[in-house]
Amino acid sequence: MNKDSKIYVAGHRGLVGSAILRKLQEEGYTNLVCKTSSELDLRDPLQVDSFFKNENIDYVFLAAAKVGGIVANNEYPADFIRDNLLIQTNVIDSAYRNGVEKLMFLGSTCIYPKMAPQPLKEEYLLTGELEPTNEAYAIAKIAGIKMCESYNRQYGTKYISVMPTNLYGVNDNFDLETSHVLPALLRKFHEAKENNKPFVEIWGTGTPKREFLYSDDLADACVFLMNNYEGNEIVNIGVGEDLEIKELAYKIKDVVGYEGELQFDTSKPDGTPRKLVDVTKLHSLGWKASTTLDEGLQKAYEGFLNYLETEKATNLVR
Ligand SMILES: NC(=O)C1=CN([C@@H]2O[C@H](COP(=O)(O)OP(=O)(O)OC[C@H]3O[C@@H](n4cnc5c(N)ncnc54)[C@H](OP(=O)(O)O)[C@@H]3O)[C@@H](O)[C@H]2O)C=CC1
Ligand SMILES: C[C@H]1O[C@H](OP(=O)(O)OP(=O)(O)OC[C@H]2O[C@@H](n3cnc4c(=O)[nH]c(N)nc43)[C@H](O)[C@@H]2O)[C@@H](O)[C@@H](O)C1=O
Repeated sequence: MNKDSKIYVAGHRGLVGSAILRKLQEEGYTNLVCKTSSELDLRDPLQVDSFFKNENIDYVFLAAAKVGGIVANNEYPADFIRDNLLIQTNVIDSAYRNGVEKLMFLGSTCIYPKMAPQPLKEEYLLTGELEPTNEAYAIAKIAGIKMCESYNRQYGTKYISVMPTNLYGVNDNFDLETSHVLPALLRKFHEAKENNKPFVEIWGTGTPKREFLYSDDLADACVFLMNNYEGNEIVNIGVGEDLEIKELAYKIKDVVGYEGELQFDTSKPDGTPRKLVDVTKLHSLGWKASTTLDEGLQKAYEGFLNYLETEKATNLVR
């Protein structure tokens, strides 16, 4: 990318898109295009096509998607498969038909089989059955990967697909019904402390293992790969270390300064037992994460406190 290339960050108000936007601005990219979902509904092919026709975009970071935690995915599979297939199909196809030079598709590690060997190597894609709680979302993501690969083969495009591990950071979704575990626990422990609640409810058994990458590190990796990677194969983005949900909960309890107990609600799903990514390929391309989980948790908690202030000031609920 040149500093004046026209770059469209799809999903720029979300966790990932906002981090990519900050990174691009920090690095001096000046020609950035952003649209909210109410200005441009990416599920609508006509709106998407006229946007690409009018804008002459050079590069696309496709970070707009229907995203949610384990329970939201499990309860609304139709919304997850429909919205994601529509958004990515419209954007990828319009990008091709309107001469976009390069596009990055954001997938997720839920594309790997539930019981795949650990750590998850890129080559494990399509080698076994998916985790049922997010199968619909994962199938849409796999379709996105295959669409990029197919356009590259047939039309000679340069579309790359990256598979981030579980993410967290500023601008996360803190809605307890739809969020991922880390922002949910920041909110639950904070509210329990404020209200002197004797315990905090943790979904599932607490034994599944997850890996967490700070969103600014992810954005740094995305900009790096956009500039330095051209292969047709997917690339994992992660830190290469994981921990049990129970251990994560104790860390967050400490960060927040909550003194009560943990209670496990085993009526809620555990999901995949483990999702540790193999980052050998990413490291060999020359990129490594730099924020430790302890540092990231402090920053994410500050981000949550700022979010609460904004929520209070504007009465805005994400
Ligand atoms: N969060 C995570 O842990 C992980 C995320 N990812 C991937 O990263 C990408 C971004 O996720 P994340 O930032 O967490 O998600 P968020 O929910 O934080 O943000 C999603 C963004 O997508 C936009 N969007 C949703 N629907 C539409 C639509 N119909 N038209 C236009 N824009 C739309 C929203 O725009 P607006 O705000 O304007 O409504 C929003 O800003 C996704 O592809 C996700 O699969 C991958 C691995 C883990
Ligand atoms: C990124 C990834 O995110 C999703 O997969 P997931 O990793 O299973 O998502 P999660 O963050 O919601 O949960 C992780 C673990 O944590 C436990 N857990 C405890 N207490 C809370 C809690 O309060 N909220 C949530 N959400 N989970 C909790 C929860 O029971 C589970 O064992 C995919 O659907 C898909 O979207 C995807 O790609």
